[in-house]
Amino acid sequence: MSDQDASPVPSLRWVELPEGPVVVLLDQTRLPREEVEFFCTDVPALVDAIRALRVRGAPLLGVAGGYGVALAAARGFDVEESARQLAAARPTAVNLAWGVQRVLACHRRILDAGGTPEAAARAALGEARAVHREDAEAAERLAESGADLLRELVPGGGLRILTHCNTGRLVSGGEGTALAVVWRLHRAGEVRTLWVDETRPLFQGSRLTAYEAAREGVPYSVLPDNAAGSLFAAGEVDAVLTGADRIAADGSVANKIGTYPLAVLARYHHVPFVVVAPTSTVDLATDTGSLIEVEQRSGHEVTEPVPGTPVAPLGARAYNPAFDVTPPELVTAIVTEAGVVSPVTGDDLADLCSPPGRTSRLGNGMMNS
Ligand SMILES: CSC[C@H]1O[C@H](OP(=O)(O)O)[C@H](O)[C@@H]1O
Repeated sequence: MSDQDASPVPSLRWVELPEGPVVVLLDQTRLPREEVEFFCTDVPALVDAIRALRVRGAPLLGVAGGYGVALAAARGFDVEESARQLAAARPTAVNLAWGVQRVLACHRRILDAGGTPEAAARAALGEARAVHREDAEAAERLAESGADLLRELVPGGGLRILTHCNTGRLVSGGEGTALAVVWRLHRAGEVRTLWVDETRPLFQGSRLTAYEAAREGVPYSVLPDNAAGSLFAAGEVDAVLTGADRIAADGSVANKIGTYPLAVLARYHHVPFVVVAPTSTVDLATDTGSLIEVEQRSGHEVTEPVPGTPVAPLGARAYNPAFDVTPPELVTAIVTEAGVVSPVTGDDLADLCSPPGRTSRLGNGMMNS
């Protein structure tokens, strides 16, 4: 890692170069060893980067998808076909298709109204920037609501929080989702330890969350995923905080593989299991968790997680779903920028899609949106 005191490299930015605009990504596959940016001058490069997890994490995928459409428009590529390819690059995180569709709809509106391709491209870029900005704003509200919720669920400070995968600045236009809550609590002196699941097979916990925690000065320890049970048994976990890739209408939560066992452990040990995600991750069109498409990835990620260093015999087959689905009855609360709901008590996520200003239905109405 380079200088930890320097400002973090933005996870994604739009840059106007003399030869045309580019989408610039902080290449997450190179972290934590080096902070290297990856330049996408066309949509196929961005699609490949999304598939390879150079850019990843549900909210940032929405932002990337939006800028991808803007890139296609600005560079004169086939916008409709580019949008189709971008939306299909990864299937589980609903934000990707959401961001693509939002910017595509804006582009179509201008053309349908008789606007020039140049005007449509400008509008698409404006909409992509709005997606980016709104994600940063949502992250602020997630941090605030999530921190308040944790204080209510686990009073007394000195929190020992277990998290899985990576949900910080790297996945957000702002400070993140679940980790944004941790950063907020840490600045208030309320975090004793952040337990960081290494998150196999690609180590997004030990590579990325630990990298971010070090930057933030949060006391953290990395643990093998299969050590979580003994940590709970030792009474060392006060709360589990994770992000989400898609939340079905019934409150089922698709998140990085290994999340569901944590929710089971949390229930057994009477520890709150809290999911933090923007409303762009809520998919009311998917009724239940069983309908969520779970991305299956190459077995090589399991048998050779570090290229060149096999950890299984040559030719070994592998089971490698990228996500699992936690049923609503195990989810203590879902924190969004629009409010907090408690699936475990049967709260209705559709309430979050009503106009702003509502009061959440968690507990005794203790969380206001
Ligand atoms: C706040 S979303 C982060 C989310 O992204 C992960 O998936 P992936 O790394 O495969 O894009 C994971 O499920 C995290 O919770």
